[in-house]
Amino acid sequence: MNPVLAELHDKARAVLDPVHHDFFAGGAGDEVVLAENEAAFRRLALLPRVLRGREIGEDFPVMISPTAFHKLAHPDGELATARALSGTTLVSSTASTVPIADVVAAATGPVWFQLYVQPDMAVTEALVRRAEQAGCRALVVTADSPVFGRHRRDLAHGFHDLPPGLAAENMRDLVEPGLRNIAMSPTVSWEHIDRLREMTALPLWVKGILHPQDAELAVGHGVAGVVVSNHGGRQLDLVPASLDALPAVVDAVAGRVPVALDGGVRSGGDIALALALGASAVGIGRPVLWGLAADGDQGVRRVLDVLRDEFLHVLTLCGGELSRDMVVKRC
Ligand SMILES: Cc1cc2nc3c(=O)[nH]c(=O)nc-3n(C[C@H](O)[C@H](O)[C@H](O)COP(=O)(O)O)c2cc1C
Ligand SMILES: O=C(O)C(=O)c1ccccc1
Repeated sequence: MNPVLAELHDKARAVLDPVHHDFFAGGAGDEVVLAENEAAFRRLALLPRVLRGREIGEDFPVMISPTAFHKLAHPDGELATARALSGTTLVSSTASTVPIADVVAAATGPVWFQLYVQPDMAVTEALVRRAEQAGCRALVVTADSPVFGRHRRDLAHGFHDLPPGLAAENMRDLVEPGLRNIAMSPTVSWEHIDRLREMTALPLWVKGILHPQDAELAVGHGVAGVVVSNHGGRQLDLVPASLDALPAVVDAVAGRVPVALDGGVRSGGDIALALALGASAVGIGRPVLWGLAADGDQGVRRVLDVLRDEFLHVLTLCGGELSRDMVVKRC
C-alpha cells in the first residue's frame, strides 16, 4: 500500500466515530473478499520492458468509485470530494448526503451518477432525470446488489440509520414529496437496462460484473462499459478478488467496450497491474473516504496526487506501455 494512504487511514481512524469507521472499512460475512481484493495484487508481479525509448503521457486512468454517505466522513461530505477532482471523474452514489446537482456544481472534473434501480420505475426515472439535469455525463447501474450486503461490523454496532440531520438527499421529493428509503431489488434485470437505455441518452455502464457471460450480456444490451467489481467485498463473501475476475471479463468483452475495475487498488503499482490485465481504468473506494475524513477536500486531493505520481513513475519504469504478457505470478 502507498504509505500516504496508510497514513490517511490512520488519521481517519483517529478522527472518525468508530461506528462510522467500521461502516466504511467493513465487508460482508467473514470479510474474506475484503482481504482478498488487496492480496490479489500482491500475488502478481510485473515484468517491465526496457529500452523502448518511450516517454509517457499524463493520462491518469483513475476514477472515484461511488461510496455512500460522505457526510459521515466530513461535514462537507460529497462537496469536498467533488472539489478535489481536478480532472478526475467522480462516480457519485445514489446514497450521497449532498444532492447530485450540488455535487456537480462543486465538481472540478466530470461527475457520473451511480444508480440503484428502484423497483418503482417512476422513481428510477425521476432519479435519472435528476442526474441528467444536474449535468452528469454517464449513468453507472450497480448490478451486484439484489439485496443489501450483511456487514457484521454494522450489525455488531447496531448501525443502520444515518444520524439526525443527514439523509440520502437524492431520495427527497421523487415523484411525490418526502424522503424515500433506497431499495435494493432482486427483480432488477437486463430488461431494466433496456428500459434505461430507452429512457436516457446518457452512456450507461454496469458495475458489479464478475461472470464473463454477464459481460457478454452487458455488451449485447448496448452498455457503454462495464466495471468488474465485487462492491469492495461488501456483497457476496464467496466471490474472487476483483483483480482475479478481470482477465476472463476482458476476454469476453474482447475490446468492444471499456472494462474498468475496482476493489483493493491501493498504489500506483496496483493501477499498473490492473491496466496490464486489460482494465481501461480503475476505481478507488475506501482510500478516498480516508482522505476525506482525515483532511476534507485536501485529503482527497492528496490521495489522487500520490496515486497519480506513483502510477506515472511505475509506468515509466515499465517502458511506458502495459500488456498482459508483462504480468506473472509471484511464486
Ligand atoms: C462505505 C462504502 C459505501 C459504498 N457505497 C456504494 C454505493 O452507494 N454504490 C455502489 O455502487 N457501490 C458502493 N460501494 C462500493 C464501491 O463503489 C467500490 O466498489 C468499492 O468500495 C471498491 O473497493 P475499495 O474500497 O477496495 O477501493 C461502497 C463501498 C464502501 C466501502
Ligand atoms: O454500503 C454499501 O456498500 C452501499 O452500497 C450502500 C448503499 C445504499 C445505502 C448505503 C450503503
